[in-house]
Amino acid sequence: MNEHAGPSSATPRPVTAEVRARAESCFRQAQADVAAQRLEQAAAGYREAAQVGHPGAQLELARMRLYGIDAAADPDEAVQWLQRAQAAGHPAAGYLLAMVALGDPSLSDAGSGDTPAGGGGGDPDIAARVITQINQWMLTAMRHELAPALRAAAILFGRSADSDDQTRCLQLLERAAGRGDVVAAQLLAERLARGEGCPRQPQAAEDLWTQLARAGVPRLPAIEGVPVASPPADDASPGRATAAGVLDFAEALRLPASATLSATPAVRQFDGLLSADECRLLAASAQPLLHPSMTVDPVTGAAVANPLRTSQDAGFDPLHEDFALRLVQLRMARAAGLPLRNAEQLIVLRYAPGQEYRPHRDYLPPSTLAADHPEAGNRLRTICVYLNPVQAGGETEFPDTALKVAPQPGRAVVFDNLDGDGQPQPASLHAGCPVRAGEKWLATLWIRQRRYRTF
Ligand SMILES: O=C(O)CCC(=O)C(=O)O
Ligand SMILES: [Fe+2]
Repeated sequence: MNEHAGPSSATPRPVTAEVRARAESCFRQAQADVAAQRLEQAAAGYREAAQVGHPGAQLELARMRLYGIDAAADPDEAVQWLQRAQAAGHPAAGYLLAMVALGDPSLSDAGSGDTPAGGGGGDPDIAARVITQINQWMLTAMRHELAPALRAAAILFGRSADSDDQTRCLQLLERAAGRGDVVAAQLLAERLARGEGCPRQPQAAEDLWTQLARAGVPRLPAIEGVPVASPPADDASPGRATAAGVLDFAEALRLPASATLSATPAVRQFDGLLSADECRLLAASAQPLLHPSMTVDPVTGAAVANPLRTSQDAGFDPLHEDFALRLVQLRMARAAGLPLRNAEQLIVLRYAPGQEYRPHRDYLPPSTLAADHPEAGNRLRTICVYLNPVQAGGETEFPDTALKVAPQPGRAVVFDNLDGDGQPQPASLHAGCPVRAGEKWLATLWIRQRRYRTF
């Protein structure tokens, strides 16, 4: 917990012009302090301005408290500041509240008294009231042309088979790209090149790629052949059929049917868990963060190169997350039947030809566990989603059951690393087979037994 007081609920004193001017100058000084990495000073400046009702300062202070930039994170305090900034009309505050509520509604008023999203293995239903609130926050953010909100909505409309929703997806990607959103521009170029939701426009796609290349943005892997998500036939959830044109985030949390591939180890497969846009979103967001994979030395705790795992990888710390990424992760956590707050940070792996992840188990040895949130328990379950079609090789193999899962974009494989008593399950041994041709992109969530994330 933070030793500073959060926003006071007492009736605020009237703000004079002098107080307002002082708040503005504190806010500007705090911005300069952030730029100069004087983070504690910045937080103090934002706090002073926030306390007299400066919405920009309230938002910045909330972000610092959310991500623990100046001191340990305190999401409860962050949410209180976001609520004040939102009441004062800051368009980004609702967006951030929506993002927090999506992973853990218990942190915001929207979720008080409700089952948290993804809560427990048994009842992972996010309350309708939370969804309604999230929808309202996001619609407000979109009306203010907030690019991450536009992009998230575009990806959501893109999941619908309705042709008007497909058009909405493209229009929203264009709007986000027009606001300088690089990932939206990448997604748009891929759709234009393939004529997804629009006639094929190879020249427009090429122009966009040229502009992106000038800005140092590399091309995405070719991601295609993902079926448009359709609900399982036996889905009897009320309100299932969302009308075209209605932005319904609940819709984005529905799971396709799954198939059990093995009982011991428990392995399940979902086809079409992620859409092509979502696979591209993960690859595009990971691309600038990729570095050679390391493994943790169980003796020294140091990150070391290891022939066990020769891929590149990118981890998304909370600062790198946005609404669309969290929505994807929430669906992944639901497919695994566990709350998102139990998940370690999302990892995206990229294997070049010849690269592999040799046979291993995902549960952590006691020494590694002791150094990384031991209170969260061990890695109960893993979910991996293939993001692109691999030309040859790259299957996920479970040698103990002679099972091989072939990569296919949007396909997820979920498996247990611990047995029913929470003990390491040696039969969970698995490997990422060497890629023989093309590349393999994969997103992984390692999900612990108990809460791992602060929000
Ligand atoms: O690349 C694969 O198929 C397996 C990846 C994996 O084992 C992991 O991410 O833990
Ligand atoms: Fe693994």
